[in-house]
Amino acid sequence: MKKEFELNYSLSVLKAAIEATVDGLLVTDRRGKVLCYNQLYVNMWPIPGELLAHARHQAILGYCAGQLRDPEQFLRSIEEIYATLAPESFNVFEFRNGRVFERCAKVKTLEGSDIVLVWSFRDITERRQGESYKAQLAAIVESSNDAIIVKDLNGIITGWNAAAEELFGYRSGEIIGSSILTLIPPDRLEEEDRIMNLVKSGKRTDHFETVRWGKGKKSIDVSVTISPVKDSAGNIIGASKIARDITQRKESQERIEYLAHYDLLTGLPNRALFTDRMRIAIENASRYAFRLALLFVDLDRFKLINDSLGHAIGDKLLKAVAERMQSTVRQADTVSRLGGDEFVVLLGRIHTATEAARVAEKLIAVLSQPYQIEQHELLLTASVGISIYPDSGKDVNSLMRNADVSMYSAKGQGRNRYQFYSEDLTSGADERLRLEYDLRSALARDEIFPVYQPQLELATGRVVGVEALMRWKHPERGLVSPASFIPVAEDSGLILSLGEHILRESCLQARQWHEQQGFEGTIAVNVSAVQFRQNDFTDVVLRALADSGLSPECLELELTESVVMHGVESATQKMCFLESRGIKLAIDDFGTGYSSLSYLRQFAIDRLKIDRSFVRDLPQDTDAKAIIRATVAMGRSLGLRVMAEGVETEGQAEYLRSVQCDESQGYLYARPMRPDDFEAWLKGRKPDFRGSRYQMAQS
Ligand SMILES: Nc1nc2c(ncn2[C@@H]2O[C@@H]3COP(=O)(O)O[C@H]4[C@@H](O)[C@H](n5cnc6c(=O)[nH]c(N)nc65)O[C@@H]4COP(=O)(O)O[C@H]3[C@H]2O)c(=O)[nH]1
Repeated sequence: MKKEFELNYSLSVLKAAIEATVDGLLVTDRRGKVLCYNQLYVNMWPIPGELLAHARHQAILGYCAGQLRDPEQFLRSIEEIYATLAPESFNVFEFRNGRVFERCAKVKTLEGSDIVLVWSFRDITERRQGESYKAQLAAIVESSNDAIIVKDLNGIITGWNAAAEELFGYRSGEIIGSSILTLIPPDRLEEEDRIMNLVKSGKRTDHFETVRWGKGKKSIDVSVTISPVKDSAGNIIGASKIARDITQRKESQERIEYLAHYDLLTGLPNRALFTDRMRIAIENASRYAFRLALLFVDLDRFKLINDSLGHAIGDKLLKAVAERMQSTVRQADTVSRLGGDEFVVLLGRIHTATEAARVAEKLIAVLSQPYQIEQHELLLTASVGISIYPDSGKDVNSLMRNADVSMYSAKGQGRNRYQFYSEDLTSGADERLRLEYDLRSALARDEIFPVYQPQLELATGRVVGVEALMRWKHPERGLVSPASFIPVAEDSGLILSLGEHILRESCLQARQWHEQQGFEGTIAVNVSAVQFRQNDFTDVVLRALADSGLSPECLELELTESVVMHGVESATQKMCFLESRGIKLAIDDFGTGYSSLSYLRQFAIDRLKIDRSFVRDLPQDTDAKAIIRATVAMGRSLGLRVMAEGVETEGQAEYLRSVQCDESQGYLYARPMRPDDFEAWLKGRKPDFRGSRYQMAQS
């Protein structure tokens, strides 16, 4: 009885154990008789009760195979097991509905020699899916263009894809197991800590840009996203980093930044950056109550060099100027090139205006030292306008404007000097702007025309020529003096069209006088430096001659000494060319410019015009007399004709005759006249005019 009880007890334990396993279990004998099974096995397939009642494995198998993708293979494998009774065998099969079972068959020998087959079935659908997902994921990670790095919470690298190898230069075998610090430059450690704290709290970062070290500590600009890595229980066990190389983008970004803020030629801050710095400097100066100085520096006659020697030389000269300026001021001061030959300097923290004056003097001195550019030794001067914060302006615009106005005033006073801003200058500048504005339309409105002043031979009174002088008849201001509008026209470039207009008009007029009035003299036309240095200047002259039909010998171009002296090679070429065409050249305002006289021998000059400032003081002033005597003597020995300008009195004419000056021009004979008046003057003139003064219509 006790034995029976023990047996029943053991069977119950066994049954409980079979029911408690996670697999579906079926036990058969070697011929397929079902010995036992658990409920899980029944549920897994699921097997109807009537089939189980047959108690034969073969009957059940047919039903089961019908649910599978490959029933044949299933049945074959089972048959083989019954045939071979292999101690252990595995198989995996797939249901038509996508589920996957793993099957294990074990052949067990019972006490005695009887054997049983234990079939266990496990649903591995989820595990399979997980495995395939992982495999896909691994393939994606591996083929990603972005570097993907995985690290654990101690900062040890545990994952490293092909793109990471490419970007950082480490093979995965050499870097996995190393600390992430290998990749982080010391100045980025704090950033890394801050970000890792975020990630540890479960947050994913947005893209951030940073620098990492590649192999050999090569800096790489990267954009990074960091996400926490969690285990299946949701605990954070590390972090994954996706890094993208942005070196190229950074470089182009930096280049764009540079271009937006720096002058490409000189490397100096450009207007935008300078204005920014100035704004900040003004804020500081207003907070801490100190002064600033803004120096507007313009290179005198730089354009002349640029046009005559070419832009390549001009560029080198500007670079040299930039270097000199930068090395003259303190590091904290800002030098900027606004464009062309205009520079500005911001002096931060000055106490008195004298400090700014001292810097201006230094700059002027430094810039006027000779420059050796290739084979050329070049000379430049600079004009500097100074505005002081807060005295001459409280904001960027007014300080800039006022320094600019002051610079123009310095230029007007003879260049190579500095000028502080004062309010009078602004009204002058406003006036200048208005003048320029009106001048732009003056030509189209026919307000610009030449007037003519005769030139006479002193000994005989013969009219040898006539000088064309530009006039502007302004609708409101009346007749505007060329002295006030020619500098404006030169600065704005308008002189080119105005000058050409006067040249053409004068040539046409002279031709007409030759034909209709029997006038045989030359027509003298003033040429501004800006006109003369134009590459096509000689073409303009030849065109005017060709269009008017005037013979070249009848045209005289009046150039000032400075035009000739600054002209260097191209001026010589132009002058020789003009001379070769028979055109005459005169030096205007002689005696007021350069003291070097050697150029007189060098250039093809026909006439010297003694400036009227010397004539004015005749016949009393002994210095003026000495200069005129010397000029006449020099002209004679060089074979040049000498003409005195601004002769107003008979006494002056008398003296000039006594020193054998060749020709003269001035109010004594006639003021500049409109063509009709000049014609009347010519007709009405007495053959011997000496001692008489002709009353002519004023221009
Ligand atoms: N006090 C006094 N002055 C006399 C006398 N005789 C002539 N003048 C003035 O002296 C100036 C002589 O011209 P400039 O030295 O070439 O000096 C000229 C010349 O440099 C420039 N200019 C005039 N016309 C032109 C032009 O068509 N083109 C260019 N580029 N410059 C011109 O403007 C300057 C001034 O011209 P204007 O006002 O016409 O002044 C003229 C003339 O009117 C006199 O007896 N007494």
